[in-house]
Amino acid sequence: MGFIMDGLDAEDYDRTYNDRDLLRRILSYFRPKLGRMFLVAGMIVLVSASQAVIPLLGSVGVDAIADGTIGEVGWQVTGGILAAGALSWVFNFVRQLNSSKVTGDVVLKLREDAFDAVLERDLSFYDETPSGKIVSRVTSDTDDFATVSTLTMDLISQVLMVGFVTVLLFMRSVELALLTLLVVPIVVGLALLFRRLARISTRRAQRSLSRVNANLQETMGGIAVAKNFRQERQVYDEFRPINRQSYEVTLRQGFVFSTIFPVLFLVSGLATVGLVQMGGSAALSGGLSAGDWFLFLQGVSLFWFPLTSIAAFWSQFQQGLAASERVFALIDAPPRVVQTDDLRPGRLAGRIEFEGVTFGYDADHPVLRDFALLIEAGETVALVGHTGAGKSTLSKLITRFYEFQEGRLLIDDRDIRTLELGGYRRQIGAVPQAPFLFSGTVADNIRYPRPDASDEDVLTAAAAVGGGDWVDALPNGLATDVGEHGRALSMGQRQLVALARLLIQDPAIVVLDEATASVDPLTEAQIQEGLDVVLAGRTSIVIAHRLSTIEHVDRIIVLDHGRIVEEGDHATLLARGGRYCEVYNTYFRHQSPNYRAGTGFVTVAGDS
Ligand SMILES: Nc1ncnc2c1ncn2[C@@H]1O[C@H](COP(=O)(O)OP(=O)(O)OP(=O)(O)O)[C@@H](O)[C@H]1O
Repeated sequence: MGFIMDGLDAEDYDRTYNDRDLLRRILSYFRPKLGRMFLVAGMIVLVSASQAVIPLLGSVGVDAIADGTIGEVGWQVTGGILAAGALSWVFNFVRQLNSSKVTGDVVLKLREDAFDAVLERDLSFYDETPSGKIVSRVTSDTDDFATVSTLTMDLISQVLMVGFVTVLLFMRSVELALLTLLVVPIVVGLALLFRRLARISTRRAQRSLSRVNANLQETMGGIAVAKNFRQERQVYDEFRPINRQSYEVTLRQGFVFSTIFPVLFLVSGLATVGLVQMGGSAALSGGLSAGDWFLFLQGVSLFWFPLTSIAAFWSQFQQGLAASERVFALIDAPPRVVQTDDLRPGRLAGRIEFEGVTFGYDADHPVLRDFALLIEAGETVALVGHTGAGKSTLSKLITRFYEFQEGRLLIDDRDIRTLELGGYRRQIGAVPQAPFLFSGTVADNIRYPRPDASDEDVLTAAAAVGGGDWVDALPNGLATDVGEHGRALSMGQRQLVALARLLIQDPAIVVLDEATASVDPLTEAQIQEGLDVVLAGRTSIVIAHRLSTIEHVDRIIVLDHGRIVEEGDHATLLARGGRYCEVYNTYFRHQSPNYRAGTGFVTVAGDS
């Protein structure tokens, strides 16, 4: 049992809505479709009425046979049944056509809303939620939501059908009709009992499916690494229990669902036996005509089917409700990054000041404690330190991807929390270690931050980076297709594209995580030249991995466990022989042309 339910807990942002709120929310999606829904409702009435006419005409026929007048009314009865059947088919066709359109439109809107909400989420959301689980909510859960709408239409149709048949039954025999209605509370009671069970099992099935999706997504993302280390078997072994769990949980759900119909049919079957017995006796004793008896038998079977499906409907309805609950929870997930005001940032000068900032990805484990740092406008600062020191964390706070718990972060002396985020972020040029390129051409990628940039602007930006020679080396110049994630370009070329992209963006602040992958000396020189152009006149925070960068920046900040342990320029720090020297020996010294392996650590200047 433990294994079966492992990992099926709610996400942090999941919440339980009460049925009324949930229904109100769902209905808000249907409201714009009111016109079409009225048409569907009209068709449902006509379908139900035309279907109810058939047994009625049948009973007239049976009575006519009994009293010998069938020769006169036979063809009318037959024609009437035929016409009712044909009309019912036509009405049903129009109904299905329109209800599919309503459902399709509602799912389209819901999926758009869910995707929009996903795009709005803070970066912390993506750290905490595997992307496969998000995909699952946007795709399969919105599909399940569609079942609510289909079932709602079915429910209306079934209720009407029951209404018509009940009226017919009462018209023929009040006693028998009342007897039939007696079973209703039993069927409804059973349905309510199943309701809870169905919702729980459905929620689990949906969560297990999203675990499968998450696992697949992660595997596909890291397939190159897995293959490189020949870990296919391990990947498969990890997938198996998750897939197995989904199988078990879905099986249970199927079991719950498959129990309800047999139980309901048993109850209705027993009730029918009782009614047949009583009605039969009444017909034999002459209290009921043969036609009434026929109508009654037809009516009872017509009556039970909708009633049992209405009862079962509730459990199926839960499936849709659980799905919509998951989608709405995704849409309603509260943002972590909260702005207190909406001030237009204007063109930033780029002064950045951390004032007693405390931040932890998880508030109980701070990465930065009472952190203070001032970066002047136009200054180029290199962050260095061992892995996990907090370099990327600082840049994530500047880009406002994460909310810090205490202190203030001032941009041009204004609290970052008061700035309008869109306008602010547009002035931040963030370059990750492995620049991400979207499918399309090199030019498309350079133009990405400003789609209206002219071809000339793109060309100028590309030419400004590293003299532009790298563009000539591409098979189709700027029109070269970069492939998925830029795989058709070398790492160095991707970095050059990212730099040209920055020029088009023209940010006031650049946050650059330098690539660790080494590139050939020519590309290295082009990147260096490109950096000089791109960083000129902007405030730049570089998570430095290249010797040439640390040698040229205005200030180096050495971080250790989220604290600044040393700062200054390269030569001064090297001469001091402190923590910087240690970091330098570990990460940078081997890049020096004067470096000879096995020469020991430098503790004084003069190595570079
Ligand atoms: N998304 C995250 N969720 C939880 N903890 C994180 C997250 N990102 C980083 N951390 C933790 O925060 C601390 C600082 O990480 P950070 O990425 O800032 O270090 P770094 O100096 O940039 O390291 P590196 O040079 O390896 O990139 C580390 O202990 C790390 O485990």
